[in-house]
Amino acid sequence: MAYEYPAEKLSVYVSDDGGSELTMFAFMEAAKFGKIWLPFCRKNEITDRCPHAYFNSMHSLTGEGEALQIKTMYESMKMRVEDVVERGKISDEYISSDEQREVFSQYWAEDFSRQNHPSIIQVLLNSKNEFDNSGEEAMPNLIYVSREKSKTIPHHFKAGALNTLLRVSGSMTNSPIILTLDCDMYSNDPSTARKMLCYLARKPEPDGPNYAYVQFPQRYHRLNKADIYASEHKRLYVIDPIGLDGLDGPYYVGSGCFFRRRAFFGGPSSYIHLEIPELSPDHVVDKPISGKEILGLAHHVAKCNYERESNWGTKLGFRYGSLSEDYHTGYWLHYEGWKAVFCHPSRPAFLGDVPITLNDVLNQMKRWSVGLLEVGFSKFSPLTFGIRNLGFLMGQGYARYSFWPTWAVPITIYAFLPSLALLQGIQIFPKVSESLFLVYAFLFLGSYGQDCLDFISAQGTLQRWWSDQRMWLIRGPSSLLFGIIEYTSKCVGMETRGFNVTNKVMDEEQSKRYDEGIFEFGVASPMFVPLAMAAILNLIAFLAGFVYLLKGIMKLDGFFIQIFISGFAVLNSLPFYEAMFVRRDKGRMPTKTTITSALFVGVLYGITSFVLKN
Ligand SMILES: O=c1ccn([C@@H]2O[C@H](COP(=O)(O)OP(=O)(O)O[C@H]3O[C@H](CO)[C@@H](O)[C@H](O)[C@H]3O)[C@@H](O)[C@H]2O)c(=O)[nH]1
Ligand SMILES: [Mn+2]
Repeated sequence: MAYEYPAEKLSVYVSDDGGSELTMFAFMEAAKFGKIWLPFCRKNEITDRCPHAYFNSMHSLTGEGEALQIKTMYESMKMRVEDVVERGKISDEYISSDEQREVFSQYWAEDFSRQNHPSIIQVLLNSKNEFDNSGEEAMPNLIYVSREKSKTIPHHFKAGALNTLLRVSGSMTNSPIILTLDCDMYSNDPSTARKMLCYLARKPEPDGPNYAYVQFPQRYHRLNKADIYASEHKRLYVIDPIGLDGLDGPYYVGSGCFFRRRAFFGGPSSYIHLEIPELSPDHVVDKPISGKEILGLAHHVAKCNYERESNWGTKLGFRYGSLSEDYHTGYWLHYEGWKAVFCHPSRPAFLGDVPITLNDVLNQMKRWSVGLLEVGFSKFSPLTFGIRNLGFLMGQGYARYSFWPTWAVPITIYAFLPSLALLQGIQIFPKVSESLFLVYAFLFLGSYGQDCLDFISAQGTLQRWWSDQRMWLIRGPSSLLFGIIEYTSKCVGMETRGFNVTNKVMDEEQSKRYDEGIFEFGVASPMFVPLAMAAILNLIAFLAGFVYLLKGIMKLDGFFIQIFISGFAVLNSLPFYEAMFVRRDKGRMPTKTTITSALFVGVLYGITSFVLKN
């Protein structure tokens, strides 16, 4: 809302798939506070326009008196919202008018549930008749939307929510440019909208490129120093998009992306006509947004059976069929002939939160894996259909990610096979004295060297690079492997969980440990088992290898690579040993998981011995 942009041309739509009156209450409060905050930002040319960020940073508050006064208002608003959330209901004292009371009782009736409720569309600020406290500038439109839900009709998770927003915003304001922003991100630079216009305001072909979207990288605040879970995703969000920018443009990564509305309705030269002409991208809305007619249409298009037997999700809007709806949608837009562009200003345009426990991180990555495989193994696989239609390089660019989960196979093999063989005294790699050894050494040093160089030259630190390569190894036998399993069970018709929303609740103790750079296990996640197994097995193999060498049972010449791999695994598993054997805090590895893993290692060893003997 606080963008440096004509306010009467801005409309903010909040999509609440949780359908919570607490969320609506919070936005009502935000709307009130906005009337004070927006003119304050404008007058003082503030760049940190997220009040939370502004008041938390060390700014010497400009215009002291006023800033302090606003800070107090902000704090009291925050307190009201937190209090309401804590109690789980809006107490009477916080309701400021009968009108407000009516809104709540109108929508949240007795039989209201998250999975089953009518659509809610509430104009919280109307640009036409609401001004900020200075009385000079209009406020942007602020509209709360919670689409209709029914237990029997599939809602397509985030993609479904976005398509509802596309239609609702289309029927109410229909602006030609749309920003999608996740609920865990905020705008960090008021000039972003104008930067984006440098691209989207250009004339389309033949005068300029047909840009469907401008993608800003996802960047995060509050990462710990070493970024232990490699949540920065430097390769995905920064390094690769720069490369793709030299071709047809970056992937869409779900948040911080400005779209041309027109791009959701067919390719640049193949416009798809809509069932309701009012929704078409060139329609100009000239009726009041709080009027019966407009609201009626908005409610109509937010219905859960509205999309039945329509092109929504296949040819129109955000695409269904993949849990990575972002990647999937970008892929289709590129296929239709649209281009995209990457914009990476040094001041982050948006900042987001990262998951702070290993389980959350691995679950998020597992969902991505399932989503990517859904595209990779579809009829429209980037490897075949993609390369044919997008060209060799763009097709490869997309294939690289859709098949990314298959890294699970080599990584898992490397996690177990060399150490199991070592324990059995079986040599599986060339000797150091053989010339083939040089190939192995070259490949290892070469790929690790290049990876490190890429990372550092994208303003990374050595410490974060180490975390990044460690997470790459950790993901293999956990997220990616479980992702493959979940995808396979989905293919054979087994029920899966769908879009498991990333945890947004911050536990104080967990936050503290995260800030100190300590891994958070805590829960008995099945994904920890293969990881703990690999950690235990490699430690045993590494120690056994040394003993064998000292006793002369083995020669270093033949077993160097295997001992090296075990040692490398041990080095990468240090946080696991600590969590299993040393730590006593709540974030340690649950004893149950440690014991299970140790037992499995025993079984694995037993099986290999048995197979080899026979
Ligand atoms: O049924 C749903 C599920 C999710 N969301 C929204 O989707 C967004 C992303 O969800 P989150 O749980 O934060 O997922 P992340 O794993 O953090 O999201 C990453 O991965 C997603 C694809 O899996 C992308 O869409 C996101 O932009 C990207 O940040 C949030 O704003 C949610 O409110 C819905 O509206 N409805
Ligand atoms: Mn998120």
